[in-house]
Amino acid sequence: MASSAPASASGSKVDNAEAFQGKVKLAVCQLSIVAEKQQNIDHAREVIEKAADDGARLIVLPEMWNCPYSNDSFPTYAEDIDGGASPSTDMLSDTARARKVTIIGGSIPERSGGKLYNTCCIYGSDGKLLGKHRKMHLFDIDIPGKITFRESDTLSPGNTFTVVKTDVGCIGVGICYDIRFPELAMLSAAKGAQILCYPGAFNMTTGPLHWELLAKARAVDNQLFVVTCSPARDDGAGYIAWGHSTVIGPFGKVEAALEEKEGVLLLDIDLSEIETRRTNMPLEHQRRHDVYQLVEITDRNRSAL
Ligand SMILES: NC(=O)CCC(=O)C(=O)O
Repeated sequence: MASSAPASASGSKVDNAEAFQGKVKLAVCQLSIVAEKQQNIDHAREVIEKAADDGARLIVLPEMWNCPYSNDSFPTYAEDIDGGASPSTDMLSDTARARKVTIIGGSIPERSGGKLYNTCCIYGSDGKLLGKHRKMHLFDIDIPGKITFRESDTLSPGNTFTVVKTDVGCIGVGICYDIRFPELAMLSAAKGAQILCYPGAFNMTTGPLHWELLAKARAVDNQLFVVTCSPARDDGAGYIAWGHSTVIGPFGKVEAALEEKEGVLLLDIDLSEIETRRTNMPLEHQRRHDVYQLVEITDRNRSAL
């Protein structure tokens, strides 16, 4: 954040003047993950197809859905998405096109330019890649006796915001630990996001206290929908995910939530509620831009810092 450069969030706003405003049937897929990659891909395809058959138009997958969540796995399961060597994202694209659904493709380990990223691909209902979010804030924590994890041992961070216009609304993406940083959510909202999707895999220490709290906070701060999507819990895994995939509305209401087991949340969300809440409580117009500002640092304004 800096206060001297212009507020470039609005400068790079997604043109969402005609963004979809009605009801969207959403499927949040809390998948069980196994060690066999192809089995994860086949299973995800089946779950997506079933959700589409049940009427879902927007389908969300969890963080690292093609591999166990571990620094040992990331390099071996990584795929070259841009290089066209990615069976996991090929499946997402093919299924999005075949079933005419928008897919927020959770995340997989991505190999690119000699580095690894934790990457979410977003596919439109024609199967085209609409955007790619590389986790911006890596999960490096040390809570002695509870949990220590350092994603930065294997992964590199992304540096760009991801807000894409789809035929079911304007969608911003963050991955798991990204949800702890309100700046990402606020800048995504400023760019026009109506739904913030966070594929994530919180743990058994922070999950019970923070997972729903953070999702509610990002929703209420920004008066939009927040979707979190976790892998199902596997008590035998090296890293035990909290589960509890959740959808929060723009007034902080829990629209739907799972517990720890595999399952799919299938629900309608009404994007017109965003406008209602923002009219009732016009936070955006009440911000004190004369006293503070939130600024995206880009190659263009970096030199002004
Ligand atoms: N995969 C992650 O980023 C985990 C984040 C997490 O558990 C947290 O507490 O934050």
